[in-house]
Amino acid sequence: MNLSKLFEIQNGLRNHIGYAKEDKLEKMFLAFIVEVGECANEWRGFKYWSQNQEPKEKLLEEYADGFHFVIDIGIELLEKEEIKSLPTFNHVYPVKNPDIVNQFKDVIRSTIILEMLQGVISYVDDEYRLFFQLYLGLGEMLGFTWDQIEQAYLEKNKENHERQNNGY
Ligand SMILES: O=c1ccn([C@H]2C[C@H](O)[C@@H](COP(=O)(O)OP(=O)(O)OP(=O)(O)O)O2)c(=O)[nH]1
Repeated sequence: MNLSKLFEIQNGLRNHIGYAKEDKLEKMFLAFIVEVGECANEWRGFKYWSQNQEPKEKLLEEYADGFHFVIDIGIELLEKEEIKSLPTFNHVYPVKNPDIVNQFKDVIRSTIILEMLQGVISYVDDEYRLFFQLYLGLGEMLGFTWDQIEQAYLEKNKENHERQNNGY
């Protein structure tokens, strides 16, 4: 599946949720950072105080939650004309640090930079692309293949639609 298809699927969920107030993007950035924290918590590899640093079974699901917001932030930025186009496979590839601890922090740093710069400089396409690529890189570093990520994303997307139908 290509990225355009994923953006299309996410747009379906976006319409289903249907939240359009002005504070949406600022809430979405926080929601994404929370998901990154949940993902790190499932990974456990930074818990130097614990004997158990093995990832827990919900790691991929948490990663997929974050991936929803990565895509959704792109759609939002496009609608607000903060970016000119969404990334495609032609110019997106995973960007990785040597270690996972710093990858998590780079993802968070790039989120904060993206939020700070949107609305201030004309277009944030480069910043959004790097943010996207760092998140893809994180997925690879956590040991997931693109197929696994896509599958987990689609499963959670379906559950998110069901939650909306059930008045979550
Ligand atoms: O505008 C939005 C809002 C939410 N989501 C998705 C992302 C994620 O897959 C889910 C929200 O995360 P989660 O399932 O962790 O929600 P929660 O309400 O924090 O769940 P829980 O109470 O189970 O922790 O909804 C979007 O894609 N776009």
